Amino acid sequence: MAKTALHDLGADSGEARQPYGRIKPEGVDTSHGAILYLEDITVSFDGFRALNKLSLDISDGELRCIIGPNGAGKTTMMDVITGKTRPDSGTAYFGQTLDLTRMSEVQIAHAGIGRKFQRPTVFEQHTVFENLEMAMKMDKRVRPTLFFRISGEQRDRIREVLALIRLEGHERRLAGLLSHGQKQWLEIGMLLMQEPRLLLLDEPVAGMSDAETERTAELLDDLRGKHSIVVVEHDMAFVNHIARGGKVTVLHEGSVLAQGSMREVQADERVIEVYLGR
Ligand SMILES: Nc1ncnc2c1ncn2[C@@H]1O[C@H](COP(=O)(O)OP(=O)(O)OP(=O)(O)O)[C@@H](O)[C@H]1O
Repeated sequence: MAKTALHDLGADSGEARQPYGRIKPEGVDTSHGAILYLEDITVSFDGFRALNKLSLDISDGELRCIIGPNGAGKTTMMDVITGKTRPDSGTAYFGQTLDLTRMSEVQIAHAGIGRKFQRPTVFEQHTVFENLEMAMKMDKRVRPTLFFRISGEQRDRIREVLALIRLEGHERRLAGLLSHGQKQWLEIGMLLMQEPRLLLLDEPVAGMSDAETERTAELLDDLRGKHSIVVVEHDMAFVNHIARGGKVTVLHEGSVLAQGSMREVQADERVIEVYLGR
């Protein structure tokens, strides 16, 4: 019986708890330091180049912010990484060996790339706990034959993720009754249940209150280094906060216009002209 009742959450399974963020090494070869390589990616829609020879790589464990004006190609880039859109030309690799342009969306998700869309898509008629449980059950790597041992681990993981996404104490609430920000966190939690190596977050703080935005920055800080994370966001204060001196990439007209620390890109004349100075 798939028993992960709420009261079990408080129970100590007695099993040795692994620290959150354990990396599953199998599958993705990051021996050269990068988890994602995009090279010369072009995507055209009716002759219009949404991506124009886009080249970008993300280091394993990096948190990279991607900014750029409307229509710069940010969503199209995410679509290429997740297999939703096939590029006309160019290469896209997950680690050294996994050619994303030859994999289906499902294969890419199973290989360890999780994407959160701008609008939360939680199961509103189910509780917070059930949402996390369902997300875990969709993880094909969990072997049902080891059920009882897995059950203890599952409880631990749900407990860890509930704490991470700031929803401890809300596990019995229907997801539909959560605030917009809480739904966003729950969706991030659902992705985390599958332990993705690379998390893609599309405008995670859009529509959030200031307090929720701040808590989302804290959440990303907690995830920093445990997953590679790509954040597409328009909220510059938020980007400035989470980039923390790390690399920010500015997209414009389908390619990289500038890349560097937030301070560097904000001082870049081309960036000021096309975007920040508007
Ligand atoms: N399916 C499509 N058919 C035609 N044009 C498209 C399609 N998808 C995107 N485009 C165009 O490609 C360009 C890049 O769009 P994209 O959504 O990737 O930009 P974006 O940087 O994510 O913008 P925003 O910040 O507004 O979300 C835009 O001009 C858009 O109109």
